[in-house]
Amino acid sequence: MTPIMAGFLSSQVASFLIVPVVSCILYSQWAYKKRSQGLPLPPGPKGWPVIGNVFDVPLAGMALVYAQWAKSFGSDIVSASVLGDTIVFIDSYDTAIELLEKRASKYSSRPRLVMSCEVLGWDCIFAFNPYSEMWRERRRLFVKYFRSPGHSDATSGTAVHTSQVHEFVHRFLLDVNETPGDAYELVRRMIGSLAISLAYGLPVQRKGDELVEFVDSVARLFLHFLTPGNAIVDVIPSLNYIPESIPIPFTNIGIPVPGMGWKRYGKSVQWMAVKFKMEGYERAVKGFGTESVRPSFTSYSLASLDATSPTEEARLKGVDAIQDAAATIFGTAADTTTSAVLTHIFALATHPDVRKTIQAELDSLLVEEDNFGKRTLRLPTLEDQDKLPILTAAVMESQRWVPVAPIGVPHRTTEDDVYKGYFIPKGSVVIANQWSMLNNKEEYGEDVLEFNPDRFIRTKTGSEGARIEINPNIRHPATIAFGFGRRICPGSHIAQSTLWLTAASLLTLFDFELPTGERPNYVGSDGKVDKRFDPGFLCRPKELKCEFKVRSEEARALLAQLAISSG
Ligand code: HEM
Repeated sequence: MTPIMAGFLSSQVASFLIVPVVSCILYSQWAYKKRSQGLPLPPGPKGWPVIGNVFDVPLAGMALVYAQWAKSFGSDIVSASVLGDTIVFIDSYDTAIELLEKRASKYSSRPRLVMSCEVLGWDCIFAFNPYSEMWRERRRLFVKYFRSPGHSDATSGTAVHTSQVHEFVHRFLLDVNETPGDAYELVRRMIGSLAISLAYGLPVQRKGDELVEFVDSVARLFLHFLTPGNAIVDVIPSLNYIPESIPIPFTNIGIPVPGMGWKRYGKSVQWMAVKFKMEGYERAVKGFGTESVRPSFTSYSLASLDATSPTEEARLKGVDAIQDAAATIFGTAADTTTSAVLTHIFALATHPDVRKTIQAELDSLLVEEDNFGKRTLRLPTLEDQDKLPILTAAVMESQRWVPVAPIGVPHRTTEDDVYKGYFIPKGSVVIANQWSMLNNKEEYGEDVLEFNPDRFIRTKTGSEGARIEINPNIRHPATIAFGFGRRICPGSHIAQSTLWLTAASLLTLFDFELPTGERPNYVGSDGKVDKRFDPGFLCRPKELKCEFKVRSEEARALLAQLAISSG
């Protein structure tokens, strides 16, 4: 073929392609204009053609950058675009309530997580399911079991949690006493064990429990791929259509496709998702009727399923939903609650003045002196919460100071919407900047970056004299830190009571302080996330270098008693 011929043909092909491509672009522009009624997107940084704000969206310390955008555009709702997807950032509590709660029917789906759900197979965790009947069925099971305290009875997960959390916290206290330098890992182990027990009722070894270790390793992998930037396929989902290798005919061998290593790796660890969903469930079912397996989400849900399933098909579908929801308990409870506990310990290890004030409050309630001057100490229980406002304020403040999920868990819209004259297209990813809301100076004061539990306390003078109490006029951080609308965290009361009891028990028995005397805040003086905190999707201190020392003779006696009663 002559060069002229080839040129002619390629220009024919080009014009053949150009017409439909240009028509498509023009049509989608026309359709978009019609849908948006000419309204603009919420303001935001100017992007590049096609790729949009790919280079503006940060991979770490996201909440701080998004809060800065809101400030510089003078709007509590801003937007960015990444490869054609619109991302909307909500910067105020009122707008979060208006959109995510009052307009929940449009704002309750989740973004597609290609790596985690489609490649690795973790779609069993319903927290990441789209807004669908499948999600609704699993969430319903969860909420039915973990009913909020006002609606629970002895069979509910909330009641089961109340009895078990004391036991697991007591084990944790003994562990800390034995290996006071390992608190970081001990917290992980305690929360993981509690989650396994709540989900399946299985007995958990104090150390080295195989199931706890396994699900913990899965959770670490899971968190890795949820961290923005760690899965290229979540940025360019169409990559998932490319095979990871090209099979050589008549052999089992495939030639690896360059750049698709992430997919080969993902397929090689898919078994973990299957084991994550099935292992605990199967062990629990095998153990039903034996003394070692306790009441749990699985036993409760299976019993109600057996009582209500009209057909075998309905039963199998119900069992699948129970398996997913049980796996979700570990998938959502463990890392989040661990982070909250670690942050709280870190806050008090760096603020010994606050720690000592709380310990004085605990002692005044928990230490008793007999007629001979002999002092005895008891451990706190969840029933003591109202009597310990200074501790409660510190627990609230640590949730505000370093929120576990600074940008929450993204939602996705399922319909077009208009808010404050801005167009929010169907399919937008919506991020509630929880860190920014929890650092609102108008609500929490000028010193928002500091750890200062006093902001939640007031002194009330009545007939019985002055009394310290939680100030009901300051917004409780839990109304923000656990998300919004139909996707709001259904385990928030479980998380908060676990955090409170762990904090109260640890402070009753131990002193702990960072040896260096540092007092870092989540946001450092350079306006960036301090290097001692994880700047990612879930936030926590990266390490906890403090020794725990038994506080007093009474505390030592109590630990000895606890060791005897725990066998
Ligand atoms: C301090 C600890 C915790 C924090 C900060 C936290 C925070 C959150 C947040 C921000 C969300 C997303 C809400 C939204 O989409 O707007 C969420 C969802 C969820 N959380 Fe928690 N959570 C914690 C502990 C727990 C615990 C202990 C459980 C279980 C017992 C749990 C179960 C769930 C579930 C199942 C979802 C998914 C809800 C859905 O998508 O429908 N969380 N959590």
